[in-house]
Amino acid sequence: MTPEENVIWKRDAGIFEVRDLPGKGKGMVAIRDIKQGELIIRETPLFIVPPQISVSPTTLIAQNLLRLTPYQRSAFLNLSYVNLPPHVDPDSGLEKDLNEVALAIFQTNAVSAGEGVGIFPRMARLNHGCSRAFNSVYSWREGKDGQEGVLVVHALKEIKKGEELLTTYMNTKQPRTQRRDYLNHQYGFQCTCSVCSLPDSESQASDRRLSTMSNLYSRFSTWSSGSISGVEAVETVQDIWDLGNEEGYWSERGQLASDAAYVAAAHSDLTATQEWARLAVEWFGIELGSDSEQVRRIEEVVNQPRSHAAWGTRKAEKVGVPRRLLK
Ligand SMILES: C[S@@+](CC[C@H](N)C(=O)[O-])C[C@H]1O[C@@H](n2cnc3c(N)ncnc32)[C@H](O)[C@@H]1O
Repeated sequence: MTPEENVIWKRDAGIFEVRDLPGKGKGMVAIRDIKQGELIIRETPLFIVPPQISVSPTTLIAQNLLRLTPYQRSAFLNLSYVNLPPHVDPDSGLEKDLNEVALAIFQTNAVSAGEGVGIFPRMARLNHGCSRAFNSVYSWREGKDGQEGVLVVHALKEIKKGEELLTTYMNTKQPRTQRRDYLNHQYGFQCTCSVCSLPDSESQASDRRLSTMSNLYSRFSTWSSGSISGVEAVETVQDIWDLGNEEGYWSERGQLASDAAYVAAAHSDLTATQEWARLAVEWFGIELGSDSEQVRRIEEVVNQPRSHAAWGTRKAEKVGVPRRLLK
């Protein structure tokens, strides 16, 4: 372990532990209460695979492994995998089989990192939860001035000591059967998270909320072509927000509030632009970190709403502030 890896390991060791969890392989468990918005992991990639590659995926992963230190290589090879082709024997010791195992590890654990997909062996121990069950969110920060990019994981919700840290592997605003099919096919497990385990009637109610949220997102997107007014667009955002409260689905709220601020700015509604931007600062801060680029940019809108790139690009309209301010 390098000195930097040692420092990181010690920091994590105060927040969570990687444990064997029944039916899930390993997973991450909080060893103290974690506050909403707290940074849980900050991790540079072992390697990133770009979107376009010129050799086979197996060769590319094998080449990347050769560049790692022995500690990093064993961190990679310790990760779990699913969907190994049936003709491959992981214990044969043959290079061709080991390369196939390495590819399966990559496919089971890689997450998006800018334009590519990368391997982050500490965050790779995060298991999946749907809708209200996931409490941790990862995001990629591009490196600046020649610095390497970094993946950060923040607590979306307060996490109590002893609770499992869960992220989400997919867009979970889909019905239970579709979520289960995808997770089974892609990640080889039957999801039994707290949402997937709901009794049928409650599960159906949750599915209805999630698909309504999805439909509302589609409706909101029609504002850009002028199909709905600014007021209707912002009301749609508010409806998504309220359904999210009912469902316990809090992810993507920074972007949602920032999109409402965009609509408000386009219609020259100063107060609404500022208030939606304030809400975006709050939720980008929770999900992506108060030191994120997204927070920095939307803070500028709070301070100078008229400087928004969309300012005044549509006919003036009072679109409405977040409903929480009206109570
Ligand atoms: C990125 S890894 C997560 C860490 C993994 N559990 C381990 O032992 O290293 C993804 C794999 O974890 C398992 N997994 C993730 N979420 C799960 C869940 N909610 N229930 C059961 N297994 C899960 C599946 O085998 C999946 O292919």
